[in-house]
Amino acid sequence: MTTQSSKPTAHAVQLNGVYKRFGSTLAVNGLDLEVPTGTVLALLGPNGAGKTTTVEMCEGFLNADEGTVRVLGLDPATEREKLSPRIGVMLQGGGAYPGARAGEMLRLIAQYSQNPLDPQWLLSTLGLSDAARTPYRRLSGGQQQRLALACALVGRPELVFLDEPTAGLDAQARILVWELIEALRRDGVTVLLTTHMMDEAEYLADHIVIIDHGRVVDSGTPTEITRRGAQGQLQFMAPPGLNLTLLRDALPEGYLTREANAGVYTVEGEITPQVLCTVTAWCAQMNVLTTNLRVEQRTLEDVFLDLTGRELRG
Ligand SMILES: Nc1ncnc2c1ncn2[C@@H]1O[C@H](COP(=O)(O)OP(=O)(O)OP(=O)(O)O)[C@@H](O)[C@H]1O
Repeated sequence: MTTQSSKPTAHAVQLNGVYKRFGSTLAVNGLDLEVPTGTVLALLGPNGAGKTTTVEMCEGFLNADEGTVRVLGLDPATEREKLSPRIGVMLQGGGAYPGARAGEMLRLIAQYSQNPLDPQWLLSTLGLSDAARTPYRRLSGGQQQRLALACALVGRPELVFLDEPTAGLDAQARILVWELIEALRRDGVTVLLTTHMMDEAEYLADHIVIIDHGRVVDSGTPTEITRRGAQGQLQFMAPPGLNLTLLRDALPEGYLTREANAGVYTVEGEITPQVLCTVTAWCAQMNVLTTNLRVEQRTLEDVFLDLTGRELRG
């Protein structure tokens, strides 16, 4: 796949100080967001965090109350006609043609593009060839989801907005969609995706932005986010009741060392090779043989829950 030629901008999407209210609900609260051109950015956040509202302002479906929104250098609120042919939007629910057959629907959308992808190729890539003659409303949920993705891509967009692209898909279809998103990135297409699946964000995204209550609470590459701060835990087993004073003295400041359960010891903090060496040297000094020593890295989900809390959102 190759994309339409266009004036390249460093950031395909740029939001500065954006606010959006719905009555008394402040859905987006002074949001700053940048999606570098040609990268995949995953927008994460609990239910109601403001992800869809943010994406809809970028697509031109909603107008910001305050702040600037620029997409491919254009203002989606006032330049939607120029923007539309250059972006792909994954609509849920079949858009305007729920009675149309899958293949027809895709061909119809392709007609609006100057340089569309081959609809048949796209159907076959997404495993939908057998469903080409099936009316949209009779497709399974997973087929509808894949067709929505095909519709977003058929116009060969420079930038694609994917709202939970693999929600409800089985494992096989999920891999297909992931492969397609990777192919888009290789072709220089910018992708802004929202997802609730941490493994998806970690696997696909160059950058992750975590938002909550309409503002950014963390951002960076998946590795930067999971490595930041107190990042891990080392756990080992040894005879119960060992005196940990010497170990605490040997470790740098800020590490938390304790016997979590009888004979199960933990060291919390950034687990470096030097920390591992300090722990095993202490064991040698104490003349104890540790068993089951393991280093556990914080996952993206751990970080996400630390930042956004564990209580259910409305
Ligand atoms: N049209 C609307 N009218 C009133 N309130 C709205 C409207 N759209 C969104 N909201 C509210 O704005 C807040 C942000 O909603 P939004 O849909 O952007 O969150 P989200 O992060 O996409 O959530 P989810 O993960 O559940 O899809 C929520 O409190 C929501 O109830």
